[in-house]
Amino acid sequence: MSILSGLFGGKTVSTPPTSGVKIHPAVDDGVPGGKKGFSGGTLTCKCKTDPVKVRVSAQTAHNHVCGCTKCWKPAGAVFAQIAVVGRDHVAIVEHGEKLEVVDPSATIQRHACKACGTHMFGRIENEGHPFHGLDFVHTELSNQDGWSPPEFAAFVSSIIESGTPPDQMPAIRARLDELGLPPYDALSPALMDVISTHVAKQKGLI
Ligand SMILES: N[C@@H](CCC(=O)N[C@@H](CS)C(=O)NCC(=O)O)C(=O)O
Ligand SMILES: [Zn+2]
Ligand SMILES: [Zn+2]
Repeated sequence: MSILSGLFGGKTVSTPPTSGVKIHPAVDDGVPGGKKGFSGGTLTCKCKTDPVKVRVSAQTAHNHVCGCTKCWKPAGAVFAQIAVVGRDHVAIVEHGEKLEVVDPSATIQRHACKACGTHMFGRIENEGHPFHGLDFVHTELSNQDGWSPPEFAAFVSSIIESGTPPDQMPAIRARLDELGLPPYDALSPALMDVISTHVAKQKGLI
């Protein structure tokens, strides 16, 4: 085990080795930079024939990796990669008939291809939700480079719910830190503050 930090209170603080720790193919070789002036692209599902295509006509924001069990992950990935974009900038352009909502009772209505299972976009229909108006998209489904890069890791502890052994968590969190994706067990503090501010305003407290 590599010891990267010093001694605190008589205890050795060590960082577990991160080599070989996989997060998601889009970040495993380093987090790519976004492109200034990038204005969107087309998401394509994994079907070999008649794929669903969704046009995203704007740059995304708040891109992150998510460890929750509900977000779609490419085969073998431990985390999903997911960003938001205004819903007016998301349009189904081909084979919308193949889409269905995965869990109609969920806050985020994830529209997935019935044939290959890929989630093409997630939409919040509840007008009172703090993120209403934003759609959730997996930008790796496009061939274009330049999307806003992931900035943090959300719902990290939730990967255990998909079967990651708990003893791997220190190495996974260390790898996320190394990649510049600070690990959180909910959303990032900035986004949690947005949610709580919305709730406090709805209550008339601020
Ligand atoms: N521990 C739960 C967390 C699920 C969760 O709260 N996911 C977040 C991040 S995507 C969320 O906002 N979910 C709303 C939804 O799925 O509709 C799991 O892994 O299933
Ligand atoms: Zn498909
Ligand atoms: Zn999620």
